Amino acid sequence: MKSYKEKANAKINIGLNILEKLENGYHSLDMIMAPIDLSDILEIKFNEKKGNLKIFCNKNDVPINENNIIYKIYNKFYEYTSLQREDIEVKLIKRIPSEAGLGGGSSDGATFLKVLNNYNNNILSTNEMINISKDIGADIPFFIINKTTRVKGIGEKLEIIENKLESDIILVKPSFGISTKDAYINYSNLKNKNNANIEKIIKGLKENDVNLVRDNIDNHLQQSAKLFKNELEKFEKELYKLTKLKFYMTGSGSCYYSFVEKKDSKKIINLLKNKYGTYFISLTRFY
Ligand SMILES: C[C@](O)(CO)[C@H](O)COP(=O)(O)OP(=O)(O)OC[C@H]1O[C@@H](n2ccc(N)nc2=O)[C@H](O)[C@@H]1O
Ligand SMILES: Nc1ncnc2c1ncn2[C@@H]1O[C@H](COP(=O)(O)OP(=O)(O)OP(=O)(O)O)[C@@H](O)[C@H]1O
Repeated sequence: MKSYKEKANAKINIGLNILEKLENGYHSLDMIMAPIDLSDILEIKFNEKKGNLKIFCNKNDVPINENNIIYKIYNKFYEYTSLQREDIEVKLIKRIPSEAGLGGGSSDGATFLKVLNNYNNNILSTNEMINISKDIGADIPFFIINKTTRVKGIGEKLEIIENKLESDIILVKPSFGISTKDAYINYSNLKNKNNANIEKIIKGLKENDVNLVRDNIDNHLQQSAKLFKNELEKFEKELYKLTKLKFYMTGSGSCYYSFVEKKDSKKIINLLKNKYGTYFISLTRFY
């Protein structure tokens, strides 16, 4: 028996432009994604005999059957490699909220794939792992690389970039989630779009210039989510009034983040916890 214990870290999107809707219904993108320290934990046990996958999870709203992204990766790996299916147990300890725009399920899938591949003598190249996983979750390829990256295509074209930003990151997620699918569907109803300036964000990350980053972030999915989630506009205004910081939606939401100077982090966290006690609130940093 061989076992592994791995962190499956989350991500934030720092600027997200949708370029166009493709024939297959997906959308081509230009965005920056960065790994952050908030993580799920995967305990993976290989029982060294042929068999199937068994998932255990600490959260009962996460599927542990073939609908779990980890199970989809398991099936895809053995289908693609034609290897004998192995008896594997995965204990999934969830700490990343779902439908948050933090990539929780995708990160679990990518982390499991890298361990499964490593256990099988790295039978797949990085590109093969990206190609077999991108149709399971568009964010999975990013987590295969798991570095600050400019991401294009539907999420499979990745260019690693330098990130020297030293700020802390504060996350706050309202009690409701947002379906990624709904956010994309509503994009076609978006009339005048505000674009992120991806080049200037890259410059700000490289030079640790947090204001240059802040001034150039925008997110088309945030703009489209606000078309059908009326509470978001009010939430954004409340956050600014309470903290004097601009908060940005990550991915398709519903989680928001802000860059905070280390000396101010605790004060901001306390302000948020006092006002939004039931919300997911976390202090984290780039991973
Ligand atoms: C919003 C982001 O998280 C930004 O990082 C990603 O673009 C979405 O990644 P994800 O949550 O892994 O998305 P998936 O679970 O693969 O796709 C959910 C749904 O989002 C839509 N989708 C996703 C990615 C993409 N480039 N175009 C799309 O239109 C599709 O309707 C898809 O059925
Ligand atoms: N390993 C997993 N962890 C969490 N949710 C999972 C997992 N596998 C499947 N799911 C299902 O997928 C849904 C989406 O999960 P999650 O939002 O974490 O995925 P994601 O697309 O990677 O992240 P996000 O869209 O929030 O950036 C969940 O509501 C849950 O029902």
